[in-house]
Order: sequence, then C-alpha cells, then structure tokens
Amino acid sequence: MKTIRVVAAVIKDKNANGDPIIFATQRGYGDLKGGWEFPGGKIEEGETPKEALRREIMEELDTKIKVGDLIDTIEYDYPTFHLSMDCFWSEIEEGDLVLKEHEAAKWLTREHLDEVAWLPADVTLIEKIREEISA
Ligand SMILES: Nc1nc2c([nH]c(=O)n2[C@H]2C[C@H](O)[C@@H](COP(=O)(O)OP(=O)(O)OP(=O)(O)O)O2)c(=O)[nH]1
Repeated sequence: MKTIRVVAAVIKDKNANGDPIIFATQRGYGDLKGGWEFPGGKIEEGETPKEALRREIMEELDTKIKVGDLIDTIEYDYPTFHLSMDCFWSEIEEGDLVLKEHEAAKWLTREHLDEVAWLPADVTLIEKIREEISA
C-alpha cells in the first residue's frame, strides 16, 4: 500500500477566560469531505515537515504560523493508502485564518474536543491533545 506523508498544525490560542483553545477545520472536498481535521497537507519533495506546514497554512488559511514541538506522528491505514502524519503544536504569527479551502472551522476548548466528527486517523491524536492541555 502506498504511504502518504502529511503534516498537520494544531493551532493553539487562549479564549477570553484564559483557557486553551484548538483550531479545527472541516474538509471542503474529496472522499473525506465533511470530516473534521487539523489544517495541513502533503509534504512535497525537498521540504522539511515544518516548511511544508508553513506553506500549507499560508495556502489554506492565508496565515503565517510559528511551528513548535511535534505532538505525535499518526500512522493510520485508510482503505486505499497508509497515512503517516506529523502533528505539530503551532501558533499564529500573522494573519486571520481565512478559510480558503475549508467548509467551516471552530475553536474548541478541551471540554468540547469531541463536539466535531474527526477523521478516523485523528481520534488517537485528540486523546493525546486532551492529555497535554489538561495540565
Ligand atoms: N490535513 C490533514 N489531513 C488529514 C488529517 N487527518 C487525515 O486523515 N488526513 C488525511 C486526509 C488526506 O487524505 C490527507 C491530507 O492530504 P491533503 O490535505 O493534501 O488532501 P488532498 O489529498 O485532498 O489534497 P490535494 O492533493 O487535493 O491538494 O491526510 C488531518 O488532521 N489534517
């Protein structure tokens, strides 16, 4: 089975109460349309994962991000390909997260992480995020 290498940004901020919030986006096209994910996409030849992520977020959301630590690399078998996805904590550096390709987006607090229908590959990542922002 072919492997697709993807990078995803878990963009973190704080709400008015000072609670951490995470930016989730809903896929606007393709087989997985309607599913919720973290913005990002495929790594192109010659790019490092972090470079790929900055490029993707600029293309999809017209926003510059600062890419921080790796949260996890998700390995998941879809029916037609294997996904290997590096997921990074990220912060907005400049821009307003304009939805250029996605259908919708939401900021979620820890308590509301289960409110959206995540893509199947993202479910274990959500558990990890929940643990990491509980501190
Ligand atoms: N960006 C992103 N992709 C995810 C997540 N979870 C998950 O299973 N994926 C899958 C969906 C896609 O098959 C692949 C990402 O590729 P992509 O965003 O370039 O999607 P695509 O194939 O529609 O893009 P394109 O070639 O048409 O530009 O990874 C996630 O949280 N974020």
